[in-house]
Amino acid sequence: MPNQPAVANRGKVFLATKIYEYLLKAALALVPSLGIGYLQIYQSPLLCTVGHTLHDAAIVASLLVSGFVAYVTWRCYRYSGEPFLRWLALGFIGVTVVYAPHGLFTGISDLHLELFLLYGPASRLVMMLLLFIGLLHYGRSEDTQEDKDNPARWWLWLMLFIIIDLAVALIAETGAVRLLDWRFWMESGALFIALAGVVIVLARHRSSPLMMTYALSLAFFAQASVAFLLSSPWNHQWWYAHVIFATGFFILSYGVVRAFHTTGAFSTVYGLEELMERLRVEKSHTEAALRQLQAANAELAWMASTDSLTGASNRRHFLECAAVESGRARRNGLPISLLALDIDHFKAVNDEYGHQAGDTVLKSLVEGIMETLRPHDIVGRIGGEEFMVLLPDTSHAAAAVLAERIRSKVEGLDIPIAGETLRVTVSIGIAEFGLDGDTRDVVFKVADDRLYRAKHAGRNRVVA
Ligand SMILES: Nc1nc2c(ncn2[C@@H]2O[C@H](COP(=O)(O)OP(=O)(O)OP(=O)(O)O)[C@@H](O)[C@H]2O)c(=O)[nH]1
Repeated sequence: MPNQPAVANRGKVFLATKIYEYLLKAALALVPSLGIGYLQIYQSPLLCTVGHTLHDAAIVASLLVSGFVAYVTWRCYRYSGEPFLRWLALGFIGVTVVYAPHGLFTGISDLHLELFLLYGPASRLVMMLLLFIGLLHYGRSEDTQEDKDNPARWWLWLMLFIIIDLAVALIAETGAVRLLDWRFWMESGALFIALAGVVIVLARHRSSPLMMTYALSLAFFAQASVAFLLSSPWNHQWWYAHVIFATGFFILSYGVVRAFHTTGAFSTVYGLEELMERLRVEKSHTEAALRQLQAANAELAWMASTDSLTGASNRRHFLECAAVESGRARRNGLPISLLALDIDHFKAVNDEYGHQAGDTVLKSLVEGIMETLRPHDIVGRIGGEEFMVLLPDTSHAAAAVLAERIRSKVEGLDIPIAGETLRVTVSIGIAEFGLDGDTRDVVFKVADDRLYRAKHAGRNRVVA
């Protein structure tokens, strides 16, 4: 637990650090714009790096990475069935398939510039659209196993991506490319969708770490589109746009890998703050459950050791106590005595007033005995109407005094039965551990024998 002053200080700077955190995130998201602005202002329009091999190598590397990330995302989806991940996987497959010809046509870029260039914005538009649809499906219930196992949907999308490739080729090769500034509109579309995605994430307060990586990558994709729009083929802004897009892709792929290593779903990977809050709630639930369990255990233990009718210890528990207490008394050299106690003519009570009245007598008797005893004395119900009382720290002589007090207390008890007042008496036999025997069984027998002597001597008496 943090100490109080530390918590108070934390409270004071909490707002400031929260604002600082938001500013940091915003600054991080806008870092690419610094480069874009710098290049836009200072780049010479003549400065180009026409590097076919470099471009090919970059495309091959990016296709390998995007293919791998698409596969990991698909595996994640197969595990969790999260619709968001299904669209994300489709987005990654889409960008991989639609972007591939961009690399393929690098060599003929001088002859067919549009054919070479169009695949870039087309692939970004396809990916942005699919990521955006995924965002609209965020938090929806998971797909069924049947849906997850169905390969038809994936093959259909793959065919659609190939058709898009062919359509882009058609647009570039036919006069259609002159009808509309395709590059501009596709790139602007990707830019607009990426920005809309960022706005939705922020507006809906999707602040889990993985959704932050998602929003950050969208911000990078949007800025990559801005850089592409401002660039000319092969100039530095154009190369830099590739770098921004790749960085956005890396950020998003990091989110996918984190999901893969944890819950397999974007919506169930929580931030530290959320986790701590959940932990706190879970902890309080656990503590409450533990308290309930302890109370239930205590009740169970009480029930297992207590006679339910009278509240006296049951036979098993009384025998255990007698063994423990007599052992302790022997070790400490202290006296300990035992009373054997039986209601006189109890059968007649049952016969005359009924079994229920007999039960009332048993309860009243135990209450009366307990009022006479000290807290650490133990009353046990050994049989039907036979009781025993264990008296720690009590010599034979002191036990005789106590037994007499019990006898007279019982004799004076007014027990209300069916509108009448009933009175009963008890006979008591006394024995002391050590003095009358060393083992529990022997001492019990001596007390019992004395009880029967009390019975034979006329009942309602104590035999010591
Ligand atoms: N109401 C009630 N009666 C019980 C219970 N357990 C035992 N009894 C009765 O207790 C009576 C015991 O009678 P006995 O052992 O014959 O002895 P008694 O009538 O008390 O006579 P003495 O012990 O010789 O004075 C029997 O009638 C049992 O049915 C119980 O839980 N409730």
